[in-house]
Amino acid sequence: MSSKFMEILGPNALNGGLPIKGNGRGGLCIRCSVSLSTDGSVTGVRPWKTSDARLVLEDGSVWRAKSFGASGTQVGEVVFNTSLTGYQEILTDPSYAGQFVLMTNPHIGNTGVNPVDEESAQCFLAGLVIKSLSICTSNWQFTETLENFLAKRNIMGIYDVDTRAITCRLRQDGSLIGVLSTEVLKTDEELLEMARNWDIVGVDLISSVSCDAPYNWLDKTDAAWEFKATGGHPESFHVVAYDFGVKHNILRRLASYGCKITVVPSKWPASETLKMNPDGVLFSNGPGDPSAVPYAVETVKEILGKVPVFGICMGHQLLGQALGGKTFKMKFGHHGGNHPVRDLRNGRVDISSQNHNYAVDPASLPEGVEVTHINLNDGSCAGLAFPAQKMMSLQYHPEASPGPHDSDTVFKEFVDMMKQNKQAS
Ligand SMILES: NC(=O)CC[C@H](N)C(=O)O
Repeated sequence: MSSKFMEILGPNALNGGLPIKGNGRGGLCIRCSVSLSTDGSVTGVRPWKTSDARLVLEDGSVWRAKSFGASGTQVGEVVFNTSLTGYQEILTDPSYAGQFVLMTNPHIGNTGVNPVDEESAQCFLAGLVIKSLSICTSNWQFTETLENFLAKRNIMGIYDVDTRAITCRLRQDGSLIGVLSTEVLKTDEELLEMARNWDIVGVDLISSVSCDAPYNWLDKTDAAWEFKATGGHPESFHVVAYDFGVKHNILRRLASYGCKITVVPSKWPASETLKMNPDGVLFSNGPGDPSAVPYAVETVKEILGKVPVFGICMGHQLLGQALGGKTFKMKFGHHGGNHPVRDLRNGRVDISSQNHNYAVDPASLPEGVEVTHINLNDGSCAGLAFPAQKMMSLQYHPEASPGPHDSDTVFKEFVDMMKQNKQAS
């Protein structure tokens, strides 16, 4: 970006003519490393980047792109996410372990990253695939550019690739394994072989994203962001939360609804959980194939029926299996912040946040288990209840982050279930 250009368009040219807002740090043109001080002066320039990365899919297609973040070679399953916002929450959602997330929204990076939108302390995904990496980062709470964030966390990203064409292919053929590489010495054939020799099915991914030891979770949703009066909580319920890759906002929402939470690792014995005498148990979201973690299904089986339980996403799938049902891999899954689901008990439709590739087959479930929610895009099972076993579960993300808050009331349903159970015992 020449200073002449800056003169013609003025100091805010890189920000679409808008003032560069916020924290007095000025702005950053992350693609060409032009940085703007608060008075708009240019402090550094480098040439526009040319393609230096390849994404090779298992179907043999090769997609040339420009890299950002980390460099190297990485294999993973490519999934597309239709959320318009919330890329930082998506990048830090442990359920994306082993996957490349392709954002269908073409413009990513404009708000940078900040310390408060993290859904976990690490990034576990294989990489990020986007169309356009925002030229400017400008947000009132940003502390870092997306590019620096990914580089520091050793996560590869690519931009200037035809994300629409890749999405069409995934919709047609289903999720595909891909290899992303910036290494020029690796041939397309080598990368293709790598993609074809790798699989995500049958792999236990939850044990590598879970915590190592139990801990207490105290944080509630920050008052400035509390969108729902969760009511006073004269009573407080103790919830043991199994961390299969838990998103922090699940824990924040439970804390906001007055729960005291003990987070435990994925392999924490059911007997130890029951010794804690909890009012309820949460089985969290988590990455990968629910059929690859029989030990977790056993844990769920041992707890089911003894205390009220709530499963979210992976937790829902494990409950489905613990009840004797089957899970299956969907063609390309659901990933986005705009999926309509219907609560079959009252007809209410919520717009929901979703991230899953597997689903429970309702036909495989025993009598007494009620399908409470369906995904209106494809009719798949989106929620279950089995009152006799004090169980409820959702295939999607009521905690949002990112996504709509429509389904937040289910946290209250869980609290009410714990309350009723306590009163009855
Ligand atoms: N968000 C999640 O818990 C994902 C569940 C599961 N790993 C799937 O892909 O279906």
